[in-house]
Amino acid sequence: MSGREQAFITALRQIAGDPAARNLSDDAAVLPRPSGDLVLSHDIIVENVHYFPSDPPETVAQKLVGVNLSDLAAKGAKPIGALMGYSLGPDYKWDQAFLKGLESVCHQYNLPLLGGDTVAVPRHTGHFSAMTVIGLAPSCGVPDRRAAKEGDELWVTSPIGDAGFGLNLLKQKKNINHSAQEKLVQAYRSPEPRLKEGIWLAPHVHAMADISDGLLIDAERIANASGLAVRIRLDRVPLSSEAISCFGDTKSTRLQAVTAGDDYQLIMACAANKRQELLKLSKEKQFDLYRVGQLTAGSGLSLFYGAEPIKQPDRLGYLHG
Ligand SMILES: Nc1ncnc2c1ncn2[C@@H]1O[C@H](COP(=O)(O)OP(=O)(O)OP(=O)(O)O)[C@@H](O)[C@H]1O
Ligand SMILES: Cc1ncc(C[n+]2csc(CCOP(=O)(O)O)c2C)c(N)n1
Ligand SMILES: [Mg+2]
Repeated sequence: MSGREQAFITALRQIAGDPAARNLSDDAAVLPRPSGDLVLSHDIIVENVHYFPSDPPETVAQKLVGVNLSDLAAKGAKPIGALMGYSLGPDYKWDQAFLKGLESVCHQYNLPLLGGDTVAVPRHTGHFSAMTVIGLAPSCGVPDRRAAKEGDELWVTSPIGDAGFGLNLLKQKKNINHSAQEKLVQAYRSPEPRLKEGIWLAPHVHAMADISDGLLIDAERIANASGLAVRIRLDRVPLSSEAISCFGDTKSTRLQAVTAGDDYQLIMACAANKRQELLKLSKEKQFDLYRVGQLTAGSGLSLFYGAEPIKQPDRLGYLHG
């Protein structure tokens, strides 16, 4: 988050005083209801900020739904509906292809589209779309980013960095002609929210979030929100075989992977005595879970490669503005 974005959200906190807003410090709001709490989140995506005008419109729809559902995944919530905001551009065909992608992704996640709003924008305004998603809270309670405890271990779902590497390939305007490159570009264009994993993990975690801006920055946010420090082991971060085959496994590729963002993996803080339980869960449910760090007393982030301390990168993640 840039200084300006940070200052704006700090100012919003004066307005968003309802406890359901969780002090605007979590991925989503949690609205208590007698029939079961609701989890609500909203994300906007903008051309040239979140995707390229040259990205297939079907994948822009997948990204819109994917990034929004990812916030529900991070709260262990089950999606029950969505509202969409849409900017109608000059290109009718683009809008038709977007709709095709939207229909397919809503079907994939069994997500009812309940309404929204459409505006025609002037020709040179960039395309954007927005979504509000509504989910049913897990019965164990909704994990909060502010609830990590001293001594907790930090875990992530896998892989980390693929989308950032895919973005790099597209920025370099390389021909994407290799299946490993295609997989990285696909991770960038069509993030897959970790909904099932979020539901399985919610009862076992103290705190959970999704990784949208970058592993380091999102880990630091959990630590800050919980009044703790965080230590991260760069060598333990899970890179995909495709990322390694395209970019190699060096400290510098690992630093890129943990600062690029767009991962939409889950990051969680869990009691150290839950380690075996988590490993058993990931084995039973067949998903990958990696222990990448620890929360300790104090504040701030420290980075290690094995036992060797690593200098913090200038940028811990993606910043707007
Ligand atoms: N315009 C806004 N009005 C009200 N609340 C906002 C606004 N922008 C951000 N927030 C709130 O501020 C907090 C931080 O926003 P941010 O966009 O960083 O959310 P996030 O879910 O952590 O990240 P991401 O958008 O990458 O999923 C969230 O609680 C969000 O709901
Ligand atoms: C064309 C292009 N350039 C850069 C990026 C990288 N990027 C943009 S926003 C963001 C964080 C999540 O967004 P938010 O914080 O708004 O939820 C990241 C990692 C991209 N995806 N596309
Ligand atoms: Mg989020």
